[in-house]
Amino acid sequence: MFRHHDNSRSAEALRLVSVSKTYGTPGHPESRTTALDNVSLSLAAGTFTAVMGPSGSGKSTLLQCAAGLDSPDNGVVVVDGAQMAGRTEAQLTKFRRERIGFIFQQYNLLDTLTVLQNVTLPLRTAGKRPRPGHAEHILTQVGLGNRLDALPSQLSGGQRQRVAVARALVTNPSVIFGDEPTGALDTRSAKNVLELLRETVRNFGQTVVMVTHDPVAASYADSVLFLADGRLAGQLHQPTPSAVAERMAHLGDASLAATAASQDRTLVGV
Ligand SMILES: Nc1ncnc2c1ncn2[C@@H]1O[C@H](COP(=O)(O)OP(=O)(O)OP(=O)(O)O)[C@@H](O)[C@H]1O
Repeated sequence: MFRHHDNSRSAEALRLVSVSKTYGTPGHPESRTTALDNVSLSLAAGTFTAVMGPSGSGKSTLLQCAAGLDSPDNGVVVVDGAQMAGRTEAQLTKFRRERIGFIFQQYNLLDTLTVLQNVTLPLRTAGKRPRPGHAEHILTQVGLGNRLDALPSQLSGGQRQRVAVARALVTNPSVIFGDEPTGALDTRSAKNVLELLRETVRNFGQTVVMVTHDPVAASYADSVLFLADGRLAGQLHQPTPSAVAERMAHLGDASLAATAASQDRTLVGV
């Protein structure tokens, strides 16, 4: 099993209430960019959500704020029932280590560590002793049980990303965030990693939130959230690649976005 079902878990994995984030240099109003504008959403535990939108629409900022890597100017972020705000940097780090998993486009594995050492690293940095056989078991589940002692440089891109998925799973996090996790992979490896992510959600109740530019990748999710100009601009349930591509093509249509956003406020119930 990838993880044990944990009855202490909240039924809601992630909640954002009126989250806004503006970048800019103080005293230079012309430099202000509103990256997130009053975004509210609620994601149930055990769901797979894709986040899409044009370049600069706020996808990475949304992920960073939701994962506690950046703090919003306004609004509230709640992960697995716990608020991010009001924590010291040390408390936030501990919170991220214990509750949040990350998968990046460029894998972010340590080249000098073996596959197994990379996967147990988050436990070691948290000062925890890996449960005997646990990381090996997860690596077997992601299809790498026979590559435990390999170095990342000896693996394909798809295999490296599966190591990164195993590393994200090893702490049994409340939410795994992926920033373009299949962006650097060929079609076949991408399919493999996306199927793996979907399996962790379907079979083991993991919650996954993934930013992607690819409608095919997004179609593996249970639903897609669309962002435009820092605002939620729609949601698509049980997405197909063509339906996602169609919505993306019309994201610039302000009236459609406004209609979709008002529908979504009802859909997500916040
Ligand atoms: N650290 C920063 N300083 C200043 N502006 C920023 C910073 N980070 C993001 N922005 C701006 O905020 C807006 C949203 O950026 P963000 O990276 O969240 O978008 P994105 O949808 O992830 O884009 P992409 O698809 O190109 O990665 C953009 O206009 C961007 O230029």
